[in-house]
Amino acid sequence: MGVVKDRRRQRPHDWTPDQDLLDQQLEIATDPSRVERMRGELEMGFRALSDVTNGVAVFGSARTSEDDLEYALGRELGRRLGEAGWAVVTGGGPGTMEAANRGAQDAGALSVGLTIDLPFEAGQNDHIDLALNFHYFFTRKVMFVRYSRAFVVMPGGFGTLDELFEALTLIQTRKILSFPVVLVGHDFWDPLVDWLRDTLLAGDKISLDDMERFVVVDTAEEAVACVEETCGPARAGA
Ligand SMILES: C/C(=C\CNc1ncnc2c1ncn2[C@@H]1O[C@H](COP(=O)(O)O)[C@@H](O)[C@H]1O)CO
Repeated sequence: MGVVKDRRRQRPHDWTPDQDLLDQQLEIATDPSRVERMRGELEMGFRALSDVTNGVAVFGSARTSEDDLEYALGRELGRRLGEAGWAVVTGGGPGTMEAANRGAQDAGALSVGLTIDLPFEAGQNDHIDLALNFHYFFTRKVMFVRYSRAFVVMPGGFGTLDELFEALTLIQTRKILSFPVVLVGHDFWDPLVDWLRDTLLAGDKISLDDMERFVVVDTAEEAVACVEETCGPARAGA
């Protein structure tokens, strides 16, 4: 049976290249070239980041404005991590990512941004020393986990929650070990923690151990202390 390939009729006005990959109705002949692209991104990331041995990833909202208290906290966090010898790794975008990168540069520490191609103009922030751009979210996620020794998670939306729950799943399934996940901001995170306990734990969807796979703090100082409690002090040579 033939497959309809008339893309003029099948592509909606907001079509994106990745839509083809997910749409089984469309031809799959271009998939091998995608594999090459995926491989290329992984190789590029492994090469460029191989000497980042003491990264800490900071996640948080792309929408935080510069005059927000959360921006100041993100910047302080980046600075304190940098002063303690950690390289700061973010998604390289605006908001809390920018704040953390900026704080790292304030401290003279290595500031890494793993940016992502998006269907709309998102913008790399101006406070990055080492910038890598990815087409695929999943190749970029490999880099966050491979080249960070801890995740510090500030308030955010879907993107931030995705990054948080990916880490928790990898820890739960023992794909990664001894990996601190620090949530910053009781006001923001406590309702989620309550839901995890009252709904997921109570409904036997997670175990009590899973509730101990993250900690919640309020300050940048506490966040750095939590990272170092598990990881020890940063190794030299960020
Ligand atoms: C939405 C806007 C810009 C998007 N630009 C991004 N650049 C880089 N990384 C991003 C971007 N958006 C999301 N991310 C990743 O997800 C997290 C933030 O997502 P959230 O939904 O805002 O919580 C962040 O940690 C990034 O890794 C302009 O407003």
